[in-house]
Order: sequence, then C-alpha cells, then structure tokens
Amino acid sequence: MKIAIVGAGSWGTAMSKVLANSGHEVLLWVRENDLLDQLKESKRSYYIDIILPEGILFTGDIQEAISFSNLIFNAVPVQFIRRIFEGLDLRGKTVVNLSKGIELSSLKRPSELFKEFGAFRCVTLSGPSYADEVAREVPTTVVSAAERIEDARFVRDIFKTGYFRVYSNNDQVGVEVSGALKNVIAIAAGIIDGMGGWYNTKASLITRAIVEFIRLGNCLGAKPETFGGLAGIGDLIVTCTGKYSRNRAVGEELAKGKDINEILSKRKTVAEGVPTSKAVHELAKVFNIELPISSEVYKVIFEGKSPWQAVEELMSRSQKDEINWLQNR
Ligand SMILES: NC(=O)C1=CN([C@@H]2O[C@H](COP(=O)(O)OP(=O)(O)OC[C@H]3O[C@@H](n4cnc5c(N)ncnc54)[C@H](O)[C@@H]3O)[C@@H](O)[C@H]2O)C=CC1
Ligand SMILES: O=C(CO)COP(=O)(O)O
Repeated sequence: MKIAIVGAGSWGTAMSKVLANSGHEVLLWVRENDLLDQLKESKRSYYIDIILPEGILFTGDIQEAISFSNLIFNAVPVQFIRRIFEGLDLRGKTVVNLSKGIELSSLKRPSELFKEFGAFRCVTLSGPSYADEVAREVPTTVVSAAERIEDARFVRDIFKTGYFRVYSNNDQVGVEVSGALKNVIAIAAGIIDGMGGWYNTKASLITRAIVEFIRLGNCLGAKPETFGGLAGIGDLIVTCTGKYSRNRAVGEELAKGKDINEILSKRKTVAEGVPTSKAVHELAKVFNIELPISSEVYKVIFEGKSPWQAVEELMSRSQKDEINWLQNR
C-alpha cells in the first residue's frame, strides 16, 4: 500500500520505519527544511536516533503528501493539527492519528478534528510505544481504535512486522482520552521523581489516575474497560516509569522549582501534557467533575503552585471509600 505520514518528529519517523518494514511504500512529510535535507542525504533524524531503511520517500510539500495516498498517518502534535490540516482536501481520506492530546482552543480530540476537516474516517493508534524503542525494534503492542470495529481492524492489519503488534478496539473515545490524560499524569510522575522517586507515591498516582480516566471518559462516552487496556493503564505505566518520557522529564524539572516557560524554551521536543492539562482543566469545569491530580498538575504549571503544596493538598483531601469510581468527587 501507499501511505503518507504527516509529521517527522520522533514518532512519525519511527512509524515510517515500521510501515516500511511492513512492506508499504511510505512518503514522510517533513516540516523543517534542514531536517528534510538531512533525511534525504543520510536517512538520519535529529529528533530520534534512527537510520531509516531504503525506499522511504521524503517531501516538504504537504499537498504532495496528501495526494500521495488515501491513507494518511498524522504525527503532528495536537496543538498544531489545525494549522497543518485545516483547508486541505481530506475527502475520501482515512486518517490514522498517532498524536495524543486535546486541542486547547476547541477542547476536541484528534479524531473530532479530522472529522471537522472533512476526512472520510479517522482511526486512532495509541498505546505504550516510545518511539526510541520502536525504532530499535523492541517488541511493542498498541491499540487501533475506531467507532466501527472494521475500521480499527483495517488499520491493525496494515502492520506486518515481528516487533509491532496491534490490537483492535471500537472505543475510540476511551483510547483518545487515555492518550491525552496519560501525558498529564506523566508530568505528575516526573514531579514525584524530582521530589525523591518515591515508589509508594508513584503506584498511588498510577492507580488513582485511572479513576480520573474513568470519570472524564464517562462524561465523553468512553467505556471504562478501555482504561484497563494498552492505551490506558499500559501507556500510563510506560510514561510514568520509563526514562524516555518527555512529559515525565518536564515534571522532574517542575519539581526542581523551574518555571514552565524556562523548561519548555530549552526543549526541542513536545510535551503534550502541558497544553492538555489546561484543556482537561477546562473539560472538568464543563462537566463539573473533580479530577484532583490533573487539576494539581494544571495549577503547578499555570498558576505557579509549589509541587510540594500540591502533593500535600492531594494527601489531605476529605476521606472517601475507594469504590464507586464514577462518583464526581
Ligand atoms: N515520541 C514518542 O515516543 C511518541 C509520541 N507520540 C505522540 O506523537 C505526537 C508527535 O510527537 P513526536 O513525534 O514525539 O514529536 P517530537 O517532539 O519528536 O517533534 C516535534 C514535532 O512537532 C512539530 N512541530 C513543532 N512546531 C510545530 C509547528 N509550529 N507546527 C507544526 N508542527 C510543529 C515538529 O515538526 C515535529 O514533528 C505527539 O502527540 C506525541 O504525544 C505518541 C507515541 C509515542
Ligand atoms: O506516548 C508516549 C509513549 O507511549 C511518549 O510519551 P512522551 O511524549 O511523554 O515522551
């Protein structure tokens, strides 16, 4: 098959290798001119340590990428999707979204954005998948999710390598909520690491985060069982514990008392959890639900709250029964 990938950061680039290894003809759209030259010349990227296989094509022309195939993978970070895709003719196109977050200006999930832009259908691919490890062909499993299970299975079956296994799921909302929220929680995990790397606290974080996934997911129409799967608990574990997470790294810097603008100004890569924490904060207000951990992450980032105070407040909330996860508070 011919497949275009839009976005040549770490994930789009690693995905170009997986798809080429699966026997497909791949065209990668690269935004940065210097990176485009470098990829054409050496097949290496400055976003990720990789040497791409022969045969992958590169372009800096977005129209060329969109015309290349009816199958388009998106790896543009969520806050930039509108800027890149709005106005393009996506009629008849299947978009496979790889990005994890919620657009701040509209509070929409990526699949909602691609529908708004006229795509024929959008399938979401998400799960525990550090680009660095996928690039090294480390055994990895993810979920392909769509409203219609046939669409999810169609994308699942595109992958034909021994190291990248894809499951299908028809709860696209749950998979997208998971991908967005896990980035916010990964920042909290980094804060814990920066404070002392406490294992008890990290386990509590991961477990109680699932309550927030279920609570927000319930408002948006997700199925709770999705959060026990690869896109939910799977991605939460990898991002909260793994050394490669950029969101977790941002949290570690916050714990040192650094300002978010200073932290972000030194980074070349995205930390989707930063804008997503704001979007989630807005969604919590819209639905009148409490998302205590996500809310504290938002306050640490955007209101300059001390991470120590945030932890103290989370620990001194009113007493509760553990069950009844759907209750608002
Ligand atoms: N890197 C990873 O391990 C994984 C990343 N993802 C998700 O994939 C998405 C893409 O992330 P990465 O490839 O990691 O990005 P990256 O952090 O490696 O690279 C930054 C990307 O943002 C783009 N960008 C920067 N400024 C832009 C602008 N003004 N307009 C349009 N694009 C701009 C760059 O061209 C580049 O493609 C994110 O949503 C991320 O959460 C999902 C799974 C794994
Ligand atoms: O989504 C990821 C792994 O599944 C990558 O997480 P980070 O964006 O925090 O690096």
